[in-house]
Amino acid sequence: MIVVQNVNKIYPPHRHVLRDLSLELNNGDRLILLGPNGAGKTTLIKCIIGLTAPDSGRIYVNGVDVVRNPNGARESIAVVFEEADNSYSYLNVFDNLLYFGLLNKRSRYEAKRRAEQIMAMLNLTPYADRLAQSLSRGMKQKLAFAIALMKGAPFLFLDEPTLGLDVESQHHIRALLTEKHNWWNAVLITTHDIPFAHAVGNQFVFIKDGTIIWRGTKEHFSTPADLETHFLAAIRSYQFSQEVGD
Ligand SMILES: Nc1ncnc2c1ncn2[C@@H]1O[C@H](COP(=O)(O)OP(=O)(O)OP(=O)(O)O)[C@@H](O)[C@H]1O
Repeated sequence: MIVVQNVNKIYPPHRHVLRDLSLELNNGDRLILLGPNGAGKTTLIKCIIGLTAPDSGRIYVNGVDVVRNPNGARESIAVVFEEADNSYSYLNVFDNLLYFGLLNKRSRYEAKRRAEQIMAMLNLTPYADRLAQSLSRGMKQKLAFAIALMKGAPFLFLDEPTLGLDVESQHHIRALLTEKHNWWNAVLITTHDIPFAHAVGNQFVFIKDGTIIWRGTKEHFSTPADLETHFLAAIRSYQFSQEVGD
C-alpha cells in the first residue's frame, strides 16, 4: 500500500506544484491520474519514488517512509517515464531483459523465463535479436515497459504509457494491464488518453494545480465519453470556484 499524506511541493522560488495532496494506492488498484498539462502528475510520481523531496507531508511505500529511506521505498516500485529509454543500446532486446533480470537478483533460469513471458505478452518476441538502438520510438517505449516488468516490483508506475505507440501496441499494453495475474499489486498511471484510461482504470483521480479535485471509481463512467465529460466538468467548476474565490 502507498500512502501520500498532505504533501506540498514548491519549486524555488514560488512554484507551488502540489498542494496538501493526499491519496492511497491499495492492492488491486489501477489508479488513473488525469489532469491538464502542468497539473503536477509527474512531480507527484517523483515525490513517491523519492526522486524529489516534498516540502511538507509524508509518503509511505509499504510502510517505508520515502523521505527517510528513498532507496528502500524505490525497491518496491517500477517506473516507466514518458519516452523513457532505460535500455542498453548495444544489447539486443532479449539480452536487455536478461540483464535487468539478473540485476534484480533473479537466477539466470528465472530471468530467462520471465523475459520470454514478457516478450510474448508484449509481442516483442519477433524483435528479441534486434539491438535496442535499432528500435523505433514506440518499440523502445515497449522495451522500457518490459524492462520495468523484469524488476518484479509490487507497484508499477506508468507516465503516459500509450504516447507514441501504434494501435496494436496500445492494445497489448491495455491487455497486460487488465489481465488477471500477480505480476504487481497495484498500478498508477498518468495519461491524457481517455479511451485508454477508461479501459484500464478502476480508480480515478482528477488533479489540477496540484490539488485533487475529484476522486472515484469506474462505476461513475459507463463510456469513455462519460469520463471525458465528467473530467472537463470537474476542471471547469474548479476554475470557476477559483475565480469566485479571487
Ligand atoms: N524541476 C522543476 N523546477 C521548476 N518547475 C518545475 C520543475 N519540474 C516541473 N516544474 C513545473 O511544475 C509544474 C508541474 O509539472 P509536472 O511535470 O509535474 O506536470 P504534469 O501534470 O506531469 O504535466 P504534463 O501533463 O504536461 O506532463 C509545471 O508548471 C512545471 O513547469
